[in-house]
Amino acid sequence: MEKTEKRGMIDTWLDKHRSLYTAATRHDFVVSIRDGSVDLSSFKTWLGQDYLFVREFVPFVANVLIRAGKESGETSDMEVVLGGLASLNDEIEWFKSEGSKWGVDFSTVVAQKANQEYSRFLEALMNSEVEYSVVLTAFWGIEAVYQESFAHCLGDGNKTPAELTGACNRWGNDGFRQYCLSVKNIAERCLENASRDALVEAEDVLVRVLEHEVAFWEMSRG
Ligand SMILES: Cc1ncc(CN)c(N)n1
Repeated sequence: MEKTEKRGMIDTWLDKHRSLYTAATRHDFVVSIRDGSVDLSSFKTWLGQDYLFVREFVPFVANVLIRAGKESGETSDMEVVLGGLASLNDEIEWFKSEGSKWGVDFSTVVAQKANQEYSRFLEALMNSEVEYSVVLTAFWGIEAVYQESFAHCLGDGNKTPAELTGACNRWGNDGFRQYCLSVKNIAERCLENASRDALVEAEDVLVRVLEHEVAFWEMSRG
């Protein structure tokens, strides 16, 4: 018998905010990578800005890891988050080698407004008063937007330039998709036991993640 995926709060919220989710995962910048029309100076802007973003994302994920150790009911949750943190280590190395390849000197890149605002949002989520289920919902959203966006660039009929397939594979590969599913399952499990207030906050935080992601693509496109 075919396995049916249990629908939880996140799927309900994605249905409710479908147009925003589509804006975040099918942004013109992403579509331009897929159809090969991408402006390479935009790609370089994205590369420099995302390198800075990832450096801010590491402490956020480290905070999730600490909370997974203390607040998750299942021991495997911590391993999922640890896997994410380990892949961020590879990601930083990958950014550095891409920076040399594209002639982007990260030491001179300054975080633009959309990037600064996204970092401030991450920082606010690290406050211990923010419920764990809310933090996990944000964490899933941040990772899932990249997974869906870059997987789209690798889908059937793509004309993604060969020199950009490395970036697309980084987030569009099946391992990263599985990891996102694991994070989603953890978030859904926590949301099942969350208070009404926490559910309201988690939905709001998910919407804000999607808005920040759209603004990030917009900034990259210039
Ligand atoms: C803006 C942004 N969002 C998400 C990811 C995926 N970690 C990222 N690298 N950059």
